[in-house]
Amino acid sequence: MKLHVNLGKDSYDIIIEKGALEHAGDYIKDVFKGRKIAIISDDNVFPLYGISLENQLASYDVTTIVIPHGEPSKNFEILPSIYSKLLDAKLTRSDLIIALGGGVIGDLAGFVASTYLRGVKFIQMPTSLLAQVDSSVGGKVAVDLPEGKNLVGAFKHPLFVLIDPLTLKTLDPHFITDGMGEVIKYGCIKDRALFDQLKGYKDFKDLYQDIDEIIYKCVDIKRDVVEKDLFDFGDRLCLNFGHTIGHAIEQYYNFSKYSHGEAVAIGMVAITKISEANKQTKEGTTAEIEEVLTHYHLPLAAHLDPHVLLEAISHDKKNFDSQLSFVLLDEIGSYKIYKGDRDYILQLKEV
Ligand SMILES: NC(=O)c1ccc[n+]([C@@H]2O[C@H](COP(=O)([O-])OP(=O)(O)OC[C@H]3O[C@@H](n4cnc5c(N)ncnc54)[C@H](O)[C@@H]3O)[C@@H](O)[C@H]2O)c1
Ligand SMILES: O=C(O)C(=O)C[C@@H](O)[C@H](O)[C@H](O)COP(=O)(O)O
Ligand SMILES: [Zn+2]
Repeated sequence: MKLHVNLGKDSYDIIIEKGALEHAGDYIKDVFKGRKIAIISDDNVFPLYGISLENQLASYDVTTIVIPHGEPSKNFEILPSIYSKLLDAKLTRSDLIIALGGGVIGDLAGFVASTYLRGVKFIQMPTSLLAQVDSSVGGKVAVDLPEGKNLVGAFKHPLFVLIDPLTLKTLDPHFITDGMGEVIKYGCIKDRALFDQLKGYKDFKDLYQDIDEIIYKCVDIKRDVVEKDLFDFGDRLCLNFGHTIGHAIEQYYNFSKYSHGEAVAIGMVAITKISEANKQTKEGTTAEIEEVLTHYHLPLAAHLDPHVLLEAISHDKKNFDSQLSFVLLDEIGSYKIYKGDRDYILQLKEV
């Protein structure tokens, strides 16, 4: 399956194909005629998929940068060591960086690709469910600061995105669950039928039969949204449903207690509870979301006093002219933007 993201000179293809990583070298040779490639990966993913990729790229001069896995690596402080390795390898502006890994690697390597020498070519090879349904598409790349998520970043488009759903076979079940947080988000904001479909799978093994189609649906929604509002001032804000509170929870726990999809799950429940109580959302919507999240073993609450989230929320990137934008649902499958202040979340006793 293939999708094309139409962004003028920055347009690119998304290929979804079981086994695609086994012939990733052929896709690369088609689009990249330079000499040097840097593969950026993490210490879980590289031993599983990196060696084969290196072997397929034997005709290039390849440098490999493997970083510790996990969100704490998506940090500003790691950057100089990566730039140094690229400089040691004498990577030039005609060369290429490949992100091989989950969303942490995609965001980090993409940020490196957008800043090293003011930008070099970049390819996304997402290996986690979350990265395949969401983070590898759309061009947002970033690192975290202690004050909040993704606070330093850029828009950097890949030459192509190569999604091989077979890699999900080696993914820890925790991160399948985690990726389902974003899949459910797509159903909530734009696709009632997808949301209902997700209720029907017995478990992930069952859902895996349809995984190509589910990845395609999520990425197709994202493609459409991003084509219309690349820079995130309009319709693209909907992709942040659950993220205002979710990102603040991640930051509160130093990016180590809750993974991204889990925090987004908690954020979707919390914001919908508030908007439903205010009659901004159809009655019963929170319960529907909670039911699907529970089905996929996602958390519904962090049991935090919302006051502790206010500072991080004030750094949210949906804050324009000192006014926050909250993504609310009208009902499952339809959203609206509500402009409010950060006290809006204090209507809940706990998040
Ligand atoms: N740029 C965007 O639009 C966007 C969208 C959504 C999320 N994100 C970001 O993505 C990040 C989360 O991504 P993630 O959940 O993929 O986290 P991650 O990259 O940390 O991957 C999760 C874990 O799975 C391991 N892993 C990945 N693929 C594997 C495989 N095939 N087999 C075995 N292990 C594998 C990783 O080593 C890691 O331990 C967050 O930083 C979030 O902010 C960005
Ligand atoms: O691509 C987008 O736009 C999104 O909001 C997708 C989100 O799932 C993702 O977590 C993104 O990184 C959040 O962006 P941010 O601008 O809130 O940092
Ligand atoms: Zn997200």
